[in-house]
Amino acid sequence: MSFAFEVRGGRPLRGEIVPQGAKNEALQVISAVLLTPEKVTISNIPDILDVNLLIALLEEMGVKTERIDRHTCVFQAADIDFDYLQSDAFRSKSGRLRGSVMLAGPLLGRFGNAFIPKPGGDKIGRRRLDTHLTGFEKLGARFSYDKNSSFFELRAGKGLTGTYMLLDEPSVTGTANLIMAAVLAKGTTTLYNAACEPYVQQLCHMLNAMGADIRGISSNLLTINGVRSLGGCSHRILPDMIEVGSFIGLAAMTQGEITIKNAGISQLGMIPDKFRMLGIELEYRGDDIHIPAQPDYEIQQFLDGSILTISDHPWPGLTPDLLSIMLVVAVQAKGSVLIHQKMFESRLFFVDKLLDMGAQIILCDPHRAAVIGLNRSHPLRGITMSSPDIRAGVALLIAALSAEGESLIQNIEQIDRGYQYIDERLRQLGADIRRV
Ligand SMILES: CC(=O)N[C@H]1[C@@H](OP(=O)(O)OP(=O)(O)OC[C@H]2O[C@@H](n3ccc(=O)[nH]c3=O)[C@H](O)[C@@H]2O)O[C@H](CO)[C@@H](O)[C@@H]1O
Ligand SMILES: C=C(OP(=O)(O)O)C(=O)O
Repeated sequence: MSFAFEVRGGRPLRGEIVPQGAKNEALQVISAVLLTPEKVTISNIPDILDVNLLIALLEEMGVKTERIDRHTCVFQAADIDFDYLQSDAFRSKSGRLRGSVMLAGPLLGRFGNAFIPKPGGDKIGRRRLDTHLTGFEKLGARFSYDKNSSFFELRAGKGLTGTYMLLDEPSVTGTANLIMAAVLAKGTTTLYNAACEPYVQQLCHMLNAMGADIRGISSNLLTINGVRSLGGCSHRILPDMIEVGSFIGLAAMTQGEITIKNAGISQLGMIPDKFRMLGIELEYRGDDIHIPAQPDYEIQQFLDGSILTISDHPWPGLTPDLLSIMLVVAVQAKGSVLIHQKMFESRLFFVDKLLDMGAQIILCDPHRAAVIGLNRSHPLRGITMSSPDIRAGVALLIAALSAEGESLIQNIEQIDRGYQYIDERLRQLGADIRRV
């Protein structure tokens, strides 16, 4: 098992790269296989730690899986072992990823009973489950929490019944969980203030292909008419928009020239425009994005001449998962930008490492960092650092690849959670990176 990346930076990266299937969509649609005893085939599954852990959890709870190839799998959830769902093994494995929380909605919807151990995922601030649990309650479930085992148990009693729900926030995994619980409920569920990321849209399309009746897909008002049962289907996962954004940042920061193949441009929302506001040129070639070599790039200002702010917002706003990448790209730009991470409280602390590398950043508070671009006046210096979370990890990796000298990035399990064979793929672009 490897724990660190050794990187010698300063080489412009060049060539073509294909984004993996989307991690956050994979976690939703793979959980949804629990809704039917029939076979569900899912393709373009990313071969990453979080997704492989979720598949292992399903197998251990009794779901039959057949790998057709590295990225395609047939799932069949004919029988579920409910004893396993209360075991230490389930608790400890679930605790390694955030996505495991989405096993609850389909189990509750189909079997009337579910268990949620404290989920894992990035340690980037408080990550509450209120939207999930309050929503399940509104559908008629009761929950109890056992402090000793840290398990929530959910019971549907006489089954779930559709209702109107105004979610307290458009939680991505919360919306997915409630949709999966509601598709088999009696009557109609209306979800207002629902999340509508492409991940959620894809889940809804897959469920409709299985026989569900979900309307309003891609909006924040979903109407779900419950059906008696769902059948099998085939589903293909979209390209990972966070990988696409990461590769745009990688090209700009290393002054490279990269073509991102089959980027799924129509599903990227405002991501490309936000990179353009940082001064990065992007060319669309069919569904590919070409980032030409740029010796420098200049951050735009707002129309009134004031300093640009880039902040996150629920979809169709900018995803919070790309702010760390945008922050690192701004380090070598001409001009200044305020990065405002509204959703998470502890996601910007990694800027300390960028400061050690020679960046000019002021961390105003846990949510806001002002980046004063170096405009290539000097390169960053390679250092030893640890990856605090998945996106900060990749942001630091991009910084290291652009830096002068050698960097050691520790705790790369964080990066492996969400980026498939990243060292191998970066080497194909000319990077000097080794797992040690
Ligand atoms: C497995 C998975 O899919 N993970 C994604 C999912 O996590 P996850 O579904 O856990 O995130 P949520 O959408 O529930 O919310 C994330 C955080 O943002 C806060 N919040 C949310 C909505 C809002 O309008 N205002 C607000 O402040 C929440 O209180 C919470 O602290 O969505 C996040 C937000 O896009 C992404 O970063 C994660 O990559
Ligand atoms: C925060 C993320 O992941 P998770 O929700 O799985 O921790 C992410 O993908 O950026």
